Parts: sequence; structure tokens; C-alpha cells
Amino acid sequence: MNGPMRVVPVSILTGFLGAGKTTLLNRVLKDPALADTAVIINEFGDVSIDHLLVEASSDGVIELSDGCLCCTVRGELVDTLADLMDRMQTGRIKPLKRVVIETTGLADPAPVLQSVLGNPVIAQNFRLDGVVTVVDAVNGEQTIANHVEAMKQVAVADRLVISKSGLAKDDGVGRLEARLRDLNPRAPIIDGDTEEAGRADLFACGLYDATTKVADVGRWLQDEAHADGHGHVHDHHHEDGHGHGHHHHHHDVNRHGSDIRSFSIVHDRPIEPMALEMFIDLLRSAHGEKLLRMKAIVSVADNPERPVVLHGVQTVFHAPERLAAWPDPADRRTRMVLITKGLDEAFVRDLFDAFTGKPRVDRPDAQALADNPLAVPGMKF
Ligand SMILES: Nc1nc2c(ncn2[C@@H]2O[C@H](COP(=O)(O)OP(=O)(O)OP(=O)(O)O)[C@@H](O)[C@H]2O)c(=O)[nH]1
Repeated sequence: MNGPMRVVPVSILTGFLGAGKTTLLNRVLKDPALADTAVIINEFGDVSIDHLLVEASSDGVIELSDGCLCCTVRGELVDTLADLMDRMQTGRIKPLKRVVIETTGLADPAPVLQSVLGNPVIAQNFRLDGVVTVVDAVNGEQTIANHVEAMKQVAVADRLVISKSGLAKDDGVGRLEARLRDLNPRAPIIDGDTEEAGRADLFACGLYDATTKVADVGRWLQDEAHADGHGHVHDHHHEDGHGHGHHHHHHDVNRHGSDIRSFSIVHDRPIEPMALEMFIDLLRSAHGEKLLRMKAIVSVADNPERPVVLHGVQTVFHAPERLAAWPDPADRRTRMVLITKGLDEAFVRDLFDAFTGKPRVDRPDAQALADNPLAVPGMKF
């Protein structure tokens, strides 16, 4: 050990699926004041895309394996923080000024906070500095009403950032602000489009203090601390007996509702633009409510050298983005991660196969699907 270490502030960046966490993080990370920040990201889905999209130097981003931070990989978070400490103390990495943890959109923040606040080893070296919660101006109100995790994410926040205000309907932002105020009277509400939201001090909130939040927050944290009956949170990510890298969705799914599923589609040939457009249109128009999140990096046949990144958040599909090149040139497969609520995986796979021309006797072909009156035009690549 090289003498006493500084206690490193930890910021938690949370917000529901697709709210705009990674977008905000990418902006804030450009602030030179955030040099020497480690970013820990966590993705819900067995094919990860997020690490390809976070624009920090690759060694600054640590990806926790498949599973959700608030349940299956919570132990992994504790291990990761302990490992960072060890590497700093032995001089293998420069002293960190800050750690930012981006949670999955489905994360219940209470157990994540408790991992940092309640673990004695972690608490010696890290302090929880603050929780920044991103709320999407288009879907936010509805999402808070429908998902208890989203409501808790707002209630525990030190700062609330409203994203996508430019896409909201006339009085949408005002109504959302009023709802946020009810749930969290003290946290400043910041418009994500402002310069303020993109500065490093967004994350510098001061020591986390649950007593300044609505009364429920203290109770949630206490409930988590006592969850195992021993007053502290155990590392339970090995409980399925499979060890690292083999976490199973059923833990997460149990916690988040039995009809929430995450699955991925991997395809190794470029996809015709029209086929992709029709697949997305049909999925969105007919099943958008059940599609909590879709994230994809797609090889499109018109220019397979430059993949397209797609983001769907409930019924909203954001404008596709063409990357200049593949983030990892060795892997040029199309990868889609979907998080659905009450939408059958087999159905979505069949739809995808139909549009990408994988023949099967008992399935309608792409033309028949495209003739579906529910399909709406619009997604152009
Ligand atoms: N117009 C607009 N689009 C935004 C804004 N913030 C995010 N987006 C878009 O919303 C989509 C989802 O953004 P992400 O930053 O990936 O959201 P996330 O919260 O990290 O998503 P998950 O990790 O899946 O929960 C992307 O297409 C973004 O470009 C915003 O303030 N305005």
C-alpha cells in the first residue's frame, strides 16, 4: 500500500430505459474536469452494445456482465469497486478522481445505493456523492406511473435532468416537472439541453444524504440493508451456482415483473434498408407499448462499412445514426437488444426472420407483413 488513499466520490447515473443516460454521460465526459474518472456501465441483456456507444477511452469504461445492477450483478459492483481500489493502491492505475456508475434503466436504485453506502469495505474507500436521474420529457410521466423503479429513481435523486424536452408536447414538460416536484421536492430540475447539464459539476452533489429525500427513500434503503436479515447486503450473484458470466435472466425478471423479458437478435448478413424499415415500423406501430427498449447496431446493405445505431424507447424511435465505422472492426454483426413487457420473443424473432428473408414454411412472407394496415411509413436509413 502506498500510504493513505483519498476517498473517491461515486456518482450514480440512473433513469428509466432509454431516458438518455448514455447520451448525457457522453456529453459530461467531454468536460476535462472529468479526466481520471472510471465509468462503470451495466446493461440488461446478453449482447452488450452500450460499451460500444460510451465515448470514453476504452480502459476508462468497465462493463459489468449481463444482468441488472440492482439484483444479479450487485456483488459484481462491489467486487469492481474493490478491484479499482486495489489497482490504485498498488499503483497500477492513476488515482481516480471519481467513479460514475450508469445503472440499467430497470434498476431499482435502493439496492445499488446500499451497495456503496452499506458495505463497510467499500465505504472506507468510496463515498456516495450523489445520484443524477435522467427523465425523458416524452415518456417520463407515463413511465413513472407504470414502473415503480422509475418512480424510485426520481425520489432518490440529488439532481433531476429532463431530457428530450424539444420532443415533448406543449405542456408536457410543465406537467412532468410538477410530478417530479411531488416525488422529490428538493432536487434541482435541470433542462438536459442546457450547458449546465453537460458540465462535470453535474455529478458533484456533495455527500449523499437520504434524510433530505422524501421519507420513503430512507425506508427503501433500510429495507435493502435488512434484506438478508444481517444488516448488510450480501454478494448474491453466485447464487445460481454458475459463477461469473453466467447470470440468468430469471433473477432479474423476478424482481422486475414476470412479463418483462430481455433478449437479443444477432444476424450476420447486411440487412436491406427497406426490410429494416418495415421491421421497425411494424414493431413500433403494432407493439410499441410493449417494447420498453430496443437498442441496435445494424449492418445495412447500402453501406455495410458504416453501421447504423437505432434506439427505440416505447413507441418513440429516435433518428437512426450512421457511425463512421464499426466500433470493433472484428465484429460486424447486427446486434439488437430488446426489452419487452408482455411481448413474445418468438413472435419478434419470426418477424425479424420474415423481413430478413430467412425462409420458413409456416410463416407469412415479408410482403404479406408489409401489407399489414398497421404498418406506418417513416423510418428512413
Ligand atoms: N432529441 C433528443 N434525443 C435524446 C436526448 N437524450 C437522449 N436522446 C436519444 O434517446 C435515445 C436513447 O438515449 P440513451 O442515452 O441511449 O438512453 P439510456 O438511458 O442510456 O438507455 P438505456 O441504457 O437503454 O436505459 C438515443 O437515440 C438518444 O439519441 C435528448 O435530450 N433529446
